[in-house]
Amino acid sequence: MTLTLNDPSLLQTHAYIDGQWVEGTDGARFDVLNPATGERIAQVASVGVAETRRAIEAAERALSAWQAKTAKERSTLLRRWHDLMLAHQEDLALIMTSEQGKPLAEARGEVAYGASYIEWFAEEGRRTYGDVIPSVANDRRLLAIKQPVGVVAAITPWNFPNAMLARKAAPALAAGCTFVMKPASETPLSALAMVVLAERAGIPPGVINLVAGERSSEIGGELTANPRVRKVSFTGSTAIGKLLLKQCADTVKKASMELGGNAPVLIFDDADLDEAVAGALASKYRNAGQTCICANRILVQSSIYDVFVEKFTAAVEGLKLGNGTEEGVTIGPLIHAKAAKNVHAMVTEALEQGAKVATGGQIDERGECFYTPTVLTHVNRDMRVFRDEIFGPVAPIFRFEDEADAVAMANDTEVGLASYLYTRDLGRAWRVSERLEYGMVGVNEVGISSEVVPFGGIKESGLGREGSKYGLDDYMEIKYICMGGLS
Ligand SMILES: NC(=O)C1=CN([C@@H]2O[C@H](COP(=O)(O)OP(=O)(O)OC[C@H]3O[C@@H](n4cnc5c(N)ncnc54)[C@H](OP(=O)(O)O)[C@@H]3O)[C@@H](O)[C@H]2O)C=CC1
Ligand SMILES: O=C(O)CCCC(=O)O
Repeated sequence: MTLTLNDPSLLQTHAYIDGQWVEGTDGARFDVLNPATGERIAQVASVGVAETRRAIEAAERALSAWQAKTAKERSTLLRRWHDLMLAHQEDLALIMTSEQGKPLAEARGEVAYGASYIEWFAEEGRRTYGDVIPSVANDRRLLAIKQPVGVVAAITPWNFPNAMLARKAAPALAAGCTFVMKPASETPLSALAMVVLAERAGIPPGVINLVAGERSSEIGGELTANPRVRKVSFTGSTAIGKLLLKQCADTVKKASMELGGNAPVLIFDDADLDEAVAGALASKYRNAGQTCICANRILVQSSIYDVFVEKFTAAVEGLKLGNGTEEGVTIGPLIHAKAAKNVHAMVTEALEQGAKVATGGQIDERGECFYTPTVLTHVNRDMRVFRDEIFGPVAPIFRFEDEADAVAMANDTEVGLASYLYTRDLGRAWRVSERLEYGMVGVNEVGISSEVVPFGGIKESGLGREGSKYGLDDYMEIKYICMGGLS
């Protein structure tokens, strides 16, 4: 199957090293499949350790010239990249839906969202101020300046193939770092199209490099072991994040880790119920539930439990499952058949332990990657649907009695990325927000992400923040300069 794009040159399938589009040394390629149809969309060059090393070396060579540019010069190039992404939004969205599955409207939204990080950091990169520190002696002046960390390696997942890359590449480049990226092998085409546009924007050879390949542990091994790389930024599963952190320890690299979540949505009996239903629905089923900040556990106060379940189930039954390119589809396939099987195994296990299906609960007749939007009741804290990240369109709805019970249930997990609560009581909104052990809290709102806010988690959800004024610091070192002999 070929994609019909307005600009066919966006469908790139080579690796990008030192400004050149190249094959892997052994000529190997891997298939990129459309999860909605099972069709092959493209075959992409599969690289290994040797190409990864070349990409790192190219990034190191490009570093001094990139750092020597003024922040304004880097900003101008990033802005051009941003403008090109928006100019090609439709093509980028179609590429994304074809390889990832999300509905076209969501894919368009993600392209705009990704581009917003590039625009934001083009601006923030011009404001990397240091400090003049009040001195301890009259013959000295004390300064703190910020400098780029150096070569950055990024490993990104398939659930947001554009935005996860944009929010690592943009701060890195704005700070004056050079960049080697490894996209997920399910969704390399979105990343490759972004690199085509970066090249067109005039980002110099070596500043951005892309290595894709199924031998991710080999590529990741080189990215984490090579001493030229000074920082690794990863978004993906907690298990791989922990592995990469261990690998980074040998060369003491800086690391940003955006790992799994287990987001609770707390719905109190004073909440606006319709708002809460709409919010929980949007949060849970966006991207077919494959979002690290997706509602994973819906916790509802006992007195409104039954009415909430009834309204929520009716809303879920109104979702339209199908190929993301079809008009009116609101929920697409999961990334691959294995993901659908994993989700079904979690549901089956819960049913065996006493859960009940209010709607859904099966692999859909449309194909092996489609899972019917599901609601589970009679669930409890011992089930995997409480403990683990579901990463699929399954909403388990738990009961709680009072505020203390709700907070204890919400915090009963080793991860802490996003959390949400619905209440009209202002005192409760503050109390609960402050007690939730999470990096992000949405109060009466689930659309919490944007380029202007610090995105990130605590506990085993990771390290560092992406976006906002804080996001740039993760790509910079602070250097202290003591100027003496001034008397
Ligand atoms: N925080 C988040 O946003 C995400 C969370 N997840 C969670 O993880 C679960 C599994 O998803 P999965 O795709 O397997 O996530 P992974 O963590 O395995 O994949 C994320 C990225 O890491 C790469 N990778 C995998 N293994 C290694 C390695 N040993 N060294 C270096 N890079 C590696 C992958 O490459 P390749 O694709 O080539 O293997 C991909 O680019 C999901 O069900 C979900 O719970 C998944 C994705 C995103
Ligand atoms: O799943 C993720 O890792 C990112 C969530 C998308 C967002 O809201 O930024």
